[in-house]
Amino acid sequence: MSNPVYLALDLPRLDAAKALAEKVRGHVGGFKLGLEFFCAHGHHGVHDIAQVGLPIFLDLKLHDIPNTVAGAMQAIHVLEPAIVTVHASGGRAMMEDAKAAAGENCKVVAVTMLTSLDERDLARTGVAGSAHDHVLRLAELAEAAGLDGIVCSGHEVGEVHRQWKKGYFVVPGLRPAGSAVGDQKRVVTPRQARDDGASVLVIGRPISRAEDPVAAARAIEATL
Ligand SMILES: O=C(O)c1cc(=O)[nH]c(=O)n1[C@@H]1O[C@H](COP(=O)(O)O)[C@@H](O)[C@H]1O
Repeated sequence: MSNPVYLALDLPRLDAAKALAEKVRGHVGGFKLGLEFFCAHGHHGVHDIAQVGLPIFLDLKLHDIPNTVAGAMQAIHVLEPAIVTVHASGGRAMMEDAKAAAGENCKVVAVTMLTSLDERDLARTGVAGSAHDHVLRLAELAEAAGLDGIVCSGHEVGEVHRQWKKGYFVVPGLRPAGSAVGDQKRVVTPRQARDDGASVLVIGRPISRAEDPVAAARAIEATL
């Protein structure tokens, strides 16, 4: 089985991100490049990390009108990402057009409820009800729109997996036992998420901020 861990390279400097990617490449399955990375380094930075030789997850969390999102999807074909994110709350038409505009081998997954939010935060955005129900509702919408899967926390992935058997599930907000939680609120261990049906485990700071990132990545790999 291939390694399900995608290391989030949320680092401001390209040389530091590339050095880290080279170091840990034997102990992760791919690299996730998000907004911080893409805004700072653009296409050129993505090409640089792709040279390390592992799949690239381009986490752009696109959320706009369908035509604009489709245009953005087309503009990143040349980068050949394995996975791209859009926001499920952008609606069904936006997700359909994103999938239609995606490259052939690119999985498009919808962010449901950010792992940095809890139910109080959700209520403040005007959404009543539980995190669980909100995620399940958005997962249904993403499936109906023809997406490959969703992004959700480890708290919901088990239930979503039961309802969407062939879905592709990306789970961030992962913390090995005893590591700092930081700004995340809905957190589980990598092993728990894997056991509950996660296809991809997104892990950033527990590896990138560790004193010895290779040892941290190996330790996580050993628990899976
Ligand atoms: O789409 C994501 O990857 C994502 C969705 C979400 O709900 N929560 C979340 O933390 N992420 C990303 O996952 C990574 C988590 O990083 P760490 O908290 O450092 O492990 C970051 O790059 C976030 O942008």
